[in-house]
Amino acid sequence: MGDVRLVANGLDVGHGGRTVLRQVDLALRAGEITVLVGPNGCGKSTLLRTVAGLLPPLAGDTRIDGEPLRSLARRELSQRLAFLPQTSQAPAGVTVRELVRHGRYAHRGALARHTAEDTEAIDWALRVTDAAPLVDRRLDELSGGERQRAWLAMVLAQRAGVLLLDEPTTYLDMRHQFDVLDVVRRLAREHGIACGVVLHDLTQAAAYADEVVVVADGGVAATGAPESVLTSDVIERAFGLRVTVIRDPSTGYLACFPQRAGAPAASP
Ligand SMILES: Nc1ncnc2c1ncn2[C@@H]1O[C@H](COP(=O)(O)OP(=O)(O)OP(=O)(O)O)[C@@H](O)[C@H]1O
Repeated sequence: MGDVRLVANGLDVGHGGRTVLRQVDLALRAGEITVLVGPNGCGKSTLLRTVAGLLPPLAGDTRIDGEPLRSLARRELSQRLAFLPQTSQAPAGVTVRELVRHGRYAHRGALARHTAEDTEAIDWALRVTDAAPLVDRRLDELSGGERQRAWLAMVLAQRAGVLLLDEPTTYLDMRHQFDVLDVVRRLAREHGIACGVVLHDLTQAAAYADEVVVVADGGVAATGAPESVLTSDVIERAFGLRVTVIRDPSTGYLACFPQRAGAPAASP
């Protein structure tokens, strides 16, 4: 197991005093991918935004590399933690190059001259996200999937040790969904980044997660390796849907199929 980079203890999260999740414990480790799953509206984004320092916790605390999140200035936090929200807004007319350069502001400030290190980080982020051909395009004239890759390149250019991604596969076609998840896996395995990712697809969660956190009913319903957490009982309790979980014989990964009239039967 990698070193714990981000840890949350006894965290209560919510909005305007309304508690959404209680007593959440979460640990993101260097070199590992933690996938958060759970039904719509259960609080996954609220939790991610809280551990990213964008929402104040209602109770409990989060530490990054042992330091309380609340003690870190915004710029210091950005050097350690990069967060890609579910939806992001950029100023009208901004190009992909300008957007990705923005990821370096955490290190240099908006007015400082770019260094060779900045250029290297930007080129790398564009390359791994397959966004290099888009650099001169305006963000507002890209397809949803192209735009998503540009945003991902921006947060990667931050070169932070903790990466939080809220549904990064939204808008992407199947190939680009897996490309993004492969990038996340490489970031974890080759660069030691601690990744926390919200996904809706349980089969993708099973394939990419070192640890799965099931969020449901106002708290964490289960945490652990995909095989121990993604069981039909846990999934039925969390999502209210009976599924058959099988192991794909060709890949060895778990796959979930709904048991519902009209749903195709899972072949063992
Ligand atoms: N800005 C906000 N102000 C008040 N309540 C909010 C706000 N954002 C979310 N909520 C509420 O908090 C709860 C959790 O929402 P959240 O977006 O964290 O869920 P989620 O698990 O990420 O959902 P989804 O899978 O649909 O994206 C919901 O009841 C939602 O209506």
